[in-house]
Amino acid sequence: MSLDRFLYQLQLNNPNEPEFIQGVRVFLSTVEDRIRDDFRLSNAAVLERLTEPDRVLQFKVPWLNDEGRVIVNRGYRVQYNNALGPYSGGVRFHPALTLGTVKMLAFEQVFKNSLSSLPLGGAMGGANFDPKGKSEAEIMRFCQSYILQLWDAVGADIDILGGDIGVGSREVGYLFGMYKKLTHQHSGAFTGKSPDWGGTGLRAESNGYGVVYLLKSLLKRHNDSLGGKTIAVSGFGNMAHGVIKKANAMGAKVVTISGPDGYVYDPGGIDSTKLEYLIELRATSQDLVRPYSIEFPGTIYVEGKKPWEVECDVAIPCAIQNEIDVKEAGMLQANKCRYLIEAADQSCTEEAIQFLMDNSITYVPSKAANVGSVAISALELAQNTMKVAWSDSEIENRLQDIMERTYNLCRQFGSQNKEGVNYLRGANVAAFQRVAEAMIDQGAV
Ligand SMILES: NC(=O)c1ccc[n+]([C@@H]2O[C@H](COP(=O)([O-])OP(=O)(O)OC[C@H]3O[C@@H](n4cnc5c(N)ncnc54)[C@H](O)[C@@H]3O)[C@@H](O)[C@H]2O)c1
Repeated sequence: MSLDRFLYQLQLNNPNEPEFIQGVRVFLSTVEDRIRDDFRLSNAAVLERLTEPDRVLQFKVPWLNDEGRVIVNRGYRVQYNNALGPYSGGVRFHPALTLGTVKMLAFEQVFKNSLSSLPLGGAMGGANFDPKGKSEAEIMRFCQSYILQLWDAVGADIDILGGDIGVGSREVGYLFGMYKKLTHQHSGAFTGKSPDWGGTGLRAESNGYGVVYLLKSLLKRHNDSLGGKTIAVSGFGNMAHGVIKKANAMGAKVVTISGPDGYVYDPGGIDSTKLEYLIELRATSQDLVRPYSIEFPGTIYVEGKKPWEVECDVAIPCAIQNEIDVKEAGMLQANKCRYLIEAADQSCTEEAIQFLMDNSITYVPSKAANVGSVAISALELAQNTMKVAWSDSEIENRLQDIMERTYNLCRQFGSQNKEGVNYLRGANVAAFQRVAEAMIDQGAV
């Protein structure tokens, strides 16, 4: 069957899931030539099995608000593929979350985990719950209700849950607390925990560190470095925080952050004092970036826009899927951007990716850039199993090694003779091969 026909059929089988179809289409277009004439793959129906999750859980999440009213949200967990190891992936609380987005994120997670060379399968979960403006007690009751519906389907050897948008160490604590009460086990079923009871010292910012380490490896191959680079970042959450902190440490200057309300341009750069303020801003749970520009005179707040219209050498989207379309990719090009590293999953639309590649802007997909978050989760799990605690520097050294290895894999599989390196193709082919071989080895299951 041709790829177009396969995708047409996939769309019919999964109506109203455009993000999922987009993720599969981008992925398959880069591995198509590997698959086309491979009898082993077609005989084992690898493609058909890879585009159908192992299991989709959808459930109601009723919880009591502070006024005593019951509110009902919709929860999900998509256990996508466990050929390489137990399912593993984040939990997202966001009002616009749909099953199609969760499936896309779980599909991406399978290959991200594969690319890390670690023994982990892929999953993703979450709920259409909006943490914005909720009290501490409401957040706790919501987390407890979410895990009450899911606890018997997850576990350290089954499915490991971590953070994502709207889910940081506070939420992981509440989810884990109820899980522990129900199972009587203090096990590594969750990552992103507080370092005081099983988490790593680097906590959430390490995801962003991994992104910057990969950028460092990339620049080194271009005989370049982060020193003196101007970086545009979106979001102001955990991922953005880690990216800004590590980019600053390596001599770069980050000049933007953003939220759903707009973006802030800070020509002087977001230094360590301002970075501390970002933590305060997040703690307000208002999800607004504007107060930053009031706190720091000389910065500019631009309402309702994204930060891709400022001059920069590197763009690192750290917020949400599809935040860069072809028009915004064009603005980045006009503003001299040379590298785009996706920290948020599926940050770019298909057209934007093509535009970047056609215009010699080096594009690195989130699948590769985000391997750091997988690595940190795996290191946390290893610590929990071995009942040890590694120092921050030990963890960071391991993270650096993993990112360098990931970069080399993408380069190896993405090299195209005179045309340079296609990192999208490199990441997808390297990740696909490992998953496909494991699936064939394990038979028709
Ligand atoms: N935390 C992790 O473990 C992890 C791991 C891998 C990938 N990621 C990815 O990184 C990205 C950011 O995650 P995070 O952990 O920083 O989450 P977070 O909740 O800490 O921050 C999310 C950020 O996105 C912004 N945002 C949300 N909706 C938006 C919208 N509609 N428009 C503009 N901005 C919006 C918020 O303002 C916030 O700054 C996500 O795409 C996530 O999938 C996170």
